[in-house]
Amino acid sequence: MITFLKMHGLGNDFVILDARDPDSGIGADISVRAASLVSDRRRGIGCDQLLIIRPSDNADIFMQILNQDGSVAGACGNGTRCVADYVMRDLDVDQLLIETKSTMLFAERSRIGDADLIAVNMGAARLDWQQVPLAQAQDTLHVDLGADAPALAVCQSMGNPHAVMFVDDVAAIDLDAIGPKLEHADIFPDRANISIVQKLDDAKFRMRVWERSVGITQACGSGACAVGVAAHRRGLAGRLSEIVMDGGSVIIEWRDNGTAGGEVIMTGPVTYVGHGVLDDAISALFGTHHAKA
Ligand SMILES: N[C@H](CCC[C@H](N)C(=O)O)C(=O)O
Repeated sequence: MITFLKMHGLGNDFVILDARDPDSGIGADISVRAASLVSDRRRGIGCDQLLIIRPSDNADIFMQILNQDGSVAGACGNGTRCVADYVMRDLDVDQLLIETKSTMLFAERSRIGDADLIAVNMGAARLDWQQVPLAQAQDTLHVDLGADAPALAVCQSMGNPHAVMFVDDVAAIDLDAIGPKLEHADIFPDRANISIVQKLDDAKFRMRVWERSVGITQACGSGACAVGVAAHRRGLAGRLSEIVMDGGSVIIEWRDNGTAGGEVIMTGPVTYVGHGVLDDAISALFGTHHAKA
């Protein structure tokens, strides 16, 4: 029987499976079928992403990120905060090194006012067209996504691809309509997460997001990182911004550490919802399941 934990970061929600114990019943490879079933909001537990915690030789843990459709993602900011809080409590530590398929992340406890938060160093912003990736060489600061785009996009990767468009009024944009078209634009060989952003003041932005493989989510941590980076790249903000999403705000700091991509620190809350046990039939989809004796 596989146990699961349900958490969210500003309404971006996750099913978390802990595969650190060799007897967890969770195999090395997670099938699209297993991930999409657990993520299904009617036939499964329901989540935007499925996060698997595994042992790592290079960090405290390895975190595997699977979107609702079973596709693998290279970054998940809100999910990283949730997994970090869970594992730090488990290990009784206040800092954690997390390896993902694209990056090494550093998480630690933080506070703003009386709010207990998690700060994650999400690593460098990758600014070059091949890093996003884009299909051909071009300036990633002004990318034309075609007639469906409300503005030229700022494209960068946080370990996953992000396109950010600055508009006068996010409420006036039909993200449900343009999101899937832009996610699948030919310029994105790996598709992309799509954010529309309205500047509220010199250090505050309102963002809405169409997530790759998921659709509109209430928040996207790596997307908020991309927005903080894009705002500074376009000269719209300094290096510290509050990003206000449908589900709430995170603080993004794009630190200059002497490298082109710097390092992006995302600080925000986590919420525990509950935990439970997957039915045997679903558990069996996760590989090395020990049949009942
Ligand atoms: N849909 C994203 C992964 C999850 C990102 C989001 N949940 C976050 O908090 O960063 C992608 O395919 O790149």
